[in-house]
Amino acid sequence: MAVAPPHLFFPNMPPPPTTSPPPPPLPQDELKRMAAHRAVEYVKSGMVLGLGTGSTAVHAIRRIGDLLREGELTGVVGIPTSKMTEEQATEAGIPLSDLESHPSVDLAIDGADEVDPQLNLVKGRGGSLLREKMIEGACETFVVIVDESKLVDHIGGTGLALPVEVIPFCCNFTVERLRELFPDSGCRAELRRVGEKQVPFVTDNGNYIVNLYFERDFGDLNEASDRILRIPGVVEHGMFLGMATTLIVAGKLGVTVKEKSELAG
Ligand SMILES: O=C[C@H](O)[C@H](O)[C@H](O)COP(=O)(O)O
Repeated sequence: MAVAPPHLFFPNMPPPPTTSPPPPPLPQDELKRMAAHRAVEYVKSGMVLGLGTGSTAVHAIRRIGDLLREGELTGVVGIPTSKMTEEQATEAGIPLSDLESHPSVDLAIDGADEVDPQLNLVKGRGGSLLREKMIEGACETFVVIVDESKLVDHIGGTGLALPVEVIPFCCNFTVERLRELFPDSGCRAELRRVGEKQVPFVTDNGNYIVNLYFERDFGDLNEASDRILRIPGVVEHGMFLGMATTLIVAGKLGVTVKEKSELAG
């Protein structure tokens, strides 16, 4: 698994010291909570917020709920990126809306499955990529929160799934078309199945997910994106290219913030 050490992501960060004993590792969920709480510092009263999906984003939702209850935040409206997030945000007491009532979103906070050094992302291993991309594509500031296990030197670098949402109609035909797209990258395409009966996973939008696995780097990300999206039957894919404005990483050395504006070139 090609996980990039944090000091390669953040050139000003010194490499971990070699002489002192390493601190005991924090549980992964605690790292997720730390990143999420740091992100909530970006939230101001009156904002329209994109609320992300997953085990990291839920910490931000709970924190926003706590601040609303304590009166530290007021007038915030949340736009959930999945049905699960809608339930969690309702439970946290966050007033909800949608993109039709609030077409411009001030700030979105969400987790990711992979983050490369240019802040390109893979998302959607939980199946929520389409609503996430719609809402996070409409926001001014998109803060991505991860523990350091999500850092990769190139997209696809974990060897885990790049999810693609497809319509159910003749989905095996679409799976084949996707598999044939990347003949030089050792691409495997599989319809995501769940449960004992191994039925297709159904997204909040009534679609299916095809997981793409790559043995080798598939090259230019924008070109790969265009090729995937040109297949009829594909709705959207889980590469979020150039969308993140801020990355917050929690790891053994603490919480680090990287802004898109700091990227070279
Ligand atoms: O569909 C799921 C979303 O894209 C999640 O944001 C992503 O999978 C990261 O989830 P987690 O924070 O649970 O690792």
